[in-house]
Amino acid sequence: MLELQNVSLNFEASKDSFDDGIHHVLRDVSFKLYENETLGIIGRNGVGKTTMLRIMADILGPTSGTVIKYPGKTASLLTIGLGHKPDLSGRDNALLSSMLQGASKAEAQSYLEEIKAFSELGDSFEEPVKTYSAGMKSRLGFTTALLTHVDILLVDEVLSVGDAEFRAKAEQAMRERISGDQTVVFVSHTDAQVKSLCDRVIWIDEGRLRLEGEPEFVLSEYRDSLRQ
Ligand SMILES: Nc1ncnc2c1ncn2[C@@H]1O[C@H](COP(=O)(O)OP(=O)(O)OP(=O)(O)O)[C@@H](O)[C@H]1O
Repeated sequence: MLELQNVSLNFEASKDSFDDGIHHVLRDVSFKLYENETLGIIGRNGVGKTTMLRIMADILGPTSGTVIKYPGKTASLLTIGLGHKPDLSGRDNALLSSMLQGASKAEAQSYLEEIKAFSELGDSFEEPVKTYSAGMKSRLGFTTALLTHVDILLVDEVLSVGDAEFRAKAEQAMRERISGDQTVVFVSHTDAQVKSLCDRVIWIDEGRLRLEGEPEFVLSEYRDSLRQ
């Protein structure tokens, strides 16, 4: 469905830091994402996992290498509060996000009542997002992405936020999507989630793909490396 071929990504940094002011975040990363699978991405803080999701979602372009997405396939990054317009209401933000994820206006409108109900935002759904708490923003962002149909759902640590009750409901909804025919890429630091949700895992280490394979195996190699 999606393929990264020799993808590298650099950020500019201050002159006296990193490699003469160039921060090499991803280095020559190649892998394929297959239809219907749930691919986990693991690795230490700051190694480039979110950056990889942003490349897959077309938010960032690689410095070199190629991203191949099958024609007509949509990908959406499910993260916290990304791209909300603060002056617009929750309803209008949900409409806009759904359309940005590829829904037609009529389709997006048909999702709104379900988004309002699932997010449990009540009357606040009609209020500007700038008045929302962090948890309310995350409910709106999660629900909109979850209930809008996309071919590839890119999930960034989203299950670890929100209050306990909403988290349980979000995790259950994610499980239902994953066990259906949804293709998912999932970044997580929680081994239990990776083991129970993912079909395959890649381990990113200092911007490189260190290991790829069956979740138990990749996780145990990763944990061993952290103990050394
Ligand atoms: N817009 C940016 N400009 C400059 N540097 C950035 C930018 N975005 C990310 N980085 C840097 O790229 C590196 C990788 O960041 P990224 O968010 O992909 O890491 P991560 O593996 O997702 O980390 P975590 O597990 O902590 O979420 C970090 O060192 C970060 O500081």
